[in-house]
Amino acid sequence: MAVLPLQTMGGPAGRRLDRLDYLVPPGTTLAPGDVVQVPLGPRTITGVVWGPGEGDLAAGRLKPVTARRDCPPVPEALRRLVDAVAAYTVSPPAAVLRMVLPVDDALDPPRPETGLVATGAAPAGRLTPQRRAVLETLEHVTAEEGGSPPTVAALAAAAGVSDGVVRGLIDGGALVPVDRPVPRAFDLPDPDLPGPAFGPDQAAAAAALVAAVGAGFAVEVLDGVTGSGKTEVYFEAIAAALRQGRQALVLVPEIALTSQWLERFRGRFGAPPVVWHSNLGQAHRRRAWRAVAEGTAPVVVGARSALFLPFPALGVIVVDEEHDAAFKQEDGVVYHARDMAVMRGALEGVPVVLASATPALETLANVERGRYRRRRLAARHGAAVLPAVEAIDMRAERLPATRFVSEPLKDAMLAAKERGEQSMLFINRRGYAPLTLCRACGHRMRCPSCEAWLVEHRFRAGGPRLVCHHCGHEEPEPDTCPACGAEHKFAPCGPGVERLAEEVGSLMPELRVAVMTSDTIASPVEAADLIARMEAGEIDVLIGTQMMAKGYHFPRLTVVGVVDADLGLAGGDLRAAERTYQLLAQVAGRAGRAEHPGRVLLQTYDPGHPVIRALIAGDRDGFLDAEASERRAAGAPPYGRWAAVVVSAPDPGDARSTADVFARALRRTLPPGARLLGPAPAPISLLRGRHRVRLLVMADRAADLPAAMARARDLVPVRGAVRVQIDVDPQSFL
Ligand SMILES: Nc1ncnc2c1ncn2[C@@H]1O[C@H](COP(=O)(O)OP(=O)(O)OP(=O)(O)O)[C@@H](O)[C@H]1O
Ligand SMILES: [Zn+2]
Repeated sequence: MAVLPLQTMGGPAGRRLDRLDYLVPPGTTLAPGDVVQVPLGPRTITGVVWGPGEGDLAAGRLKPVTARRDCPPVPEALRRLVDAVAAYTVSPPAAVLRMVLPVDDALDPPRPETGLVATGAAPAGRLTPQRRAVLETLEHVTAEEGGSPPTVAALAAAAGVSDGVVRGLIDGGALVPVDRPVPRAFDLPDPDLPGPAFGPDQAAAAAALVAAVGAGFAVEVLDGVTGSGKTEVYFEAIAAALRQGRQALVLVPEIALTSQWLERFRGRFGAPPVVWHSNLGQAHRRRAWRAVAEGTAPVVVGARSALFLPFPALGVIVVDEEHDAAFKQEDGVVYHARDMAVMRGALEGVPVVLASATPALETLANVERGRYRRRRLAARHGAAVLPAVEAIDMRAERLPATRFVSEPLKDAMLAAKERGEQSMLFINRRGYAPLTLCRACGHRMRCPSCEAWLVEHRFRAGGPRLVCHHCGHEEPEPDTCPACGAEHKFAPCGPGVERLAEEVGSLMPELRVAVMTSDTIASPVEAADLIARMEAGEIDVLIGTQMMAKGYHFPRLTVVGVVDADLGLAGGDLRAAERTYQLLAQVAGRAGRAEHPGRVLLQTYDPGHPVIRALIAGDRDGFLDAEASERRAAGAPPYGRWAAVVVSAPDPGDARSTADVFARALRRTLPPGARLLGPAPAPISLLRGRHRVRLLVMADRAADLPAAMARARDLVPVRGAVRVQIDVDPQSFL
């Protein structure tokens, strides 16, 4: 039998061996999809039976499979997806298979676990703050687990300490392990609970989606304005799948932030879905993976990695906010979860629903080509109307360089407060200021391992820090300039969320402010807490980055201020205009979603820009038509096909020379008519201590770029610390 192991092997002449042949031990039967342990060199590793032997090795030299793991087989459609994704992204199939089998523990049946209870005795040794935190958390965690004593790992995670601290308390006699019942099954969502009463558009779209479930592969684009009730509509497709005894998968861009979504799901189906993303505890992931494989997890909502879960009976895939760039995985296997979801839908023979108020140009081009069907929701649900969008011409506002909120925006926020309503200020910049400059000599603080400036974060617990937004490097802010020695001369330039919060606090002290960014929200629990305070009206102004832009529904939020509407438009990125339009339309879409009408104020220095004009006129389709014809004329995606190569190495010369060799190889393998740009230093030419060189291939839409890339890669020896990353359909050009 041929087995695809989780690790790739170097074969003869530097060739990569993906699958290896093994003997089936006598008395055993193995079928494709079975998860097995196989010997590989001195080790035993996990793999999946892929099919009949391929005859790479003489029969006499074959080794037998060591063991079969006791878990459901990887379904055929998913095995084909592994091969298809590997081919499309030019990645080793083993790397894709690792995303299918990410939790080794889940490949064996659950073992009875031990949980911890308190003995009541004081621990031997000192009661450190960490130990005290564990003991104080125990009762709470036990209650959260339905009275079941928590495991070491769960308790340690909840108390924010290492497992060792908990073990120390066991050794010290304060905690004692007891048997814990095998985790119970996930609750079953009930499709037959009453759904909401639909208006005519919603009803028509829901009927179309319901009809599609069970009728084979199709892509349904659910294109509805913000607040039109797309979620409720695709819930009906999920209900249809459940009624057919099938599973449903919902992919969302930012899983940590879906407390409202989960509530609505529970409201519709009476039970929560199974949540899947990479930051969940190991115990949850093990249980969830196994339940999906055994078919006892009917609905999964997850981040892009959920796409590779082993559903045996998938009925529908939904990609919510399908335009979102977060669906693109940029390292390891570089793939776009929306596109690969469509691939999986085709292989499974099930419909894929792509939902968005601002669908990607790629998606709309597929609608135009007749490959995807579109269902439109033109109006907001119920009596709600779309907000009025206005520009504030910042050239006329003449604000001092240290102020960022204009008078009209301030007045609108105060008026909202008067009416008992809320506002939101959006700026897509974390930290205090994007730039910190020495006023004596102009020196800027840069990251030691990236080609990037450091960003001041002023309100950190331990005092102000300078942070690199690329690699996470942090250092305290110096008192003296390292270049000229001047003391206390560093000055912030421009606004970040923290600085805005400070300004709002001093301009409008009567407003209660909260900040929502990835720095202030460390966990889903904190996000849910902030959302709950917003819903309860305990916050007047929510200030944040794109993290707060999508999906939220706050009935009392009526004013949205975009502090710097021009921010995303600079730079020549292929999608700069499209992205900015999408982001600002999503932010704007948070205003006036219930009975009170909303107002959106865009602060801009370029009110005539097509993106700003389209937002004001609410003319999405006009904007997209213009954008599409530009792209068509330039042969750019979605009308052409692009692929990028990033070569990186600690030594700039190594990166450059491998990139040169790769470019020569590509000239041999690319289809006629394809253009090759580069090698050239990447815009971020140094990242995490690695020098980066880029190549970009531009070809016809029909060109098979993955195949050309794969052939080129096979021609290029990659030595030492050099890394070559191939990116088909690149989203990022940095
Ligand atoms: N038919 C309905 N009856 C009652 N409430 C509804 C109905 N449809 C939608 N809603 C409610 O209207 C609000 C907006 O719906 P929803 O969030 O699904 O819109 P959306 O189209 O996903 O918006 P966005 O793109 O901005 O996220 C939600 O609170 C939802 O529960
Ligand atoms: Zn850095």
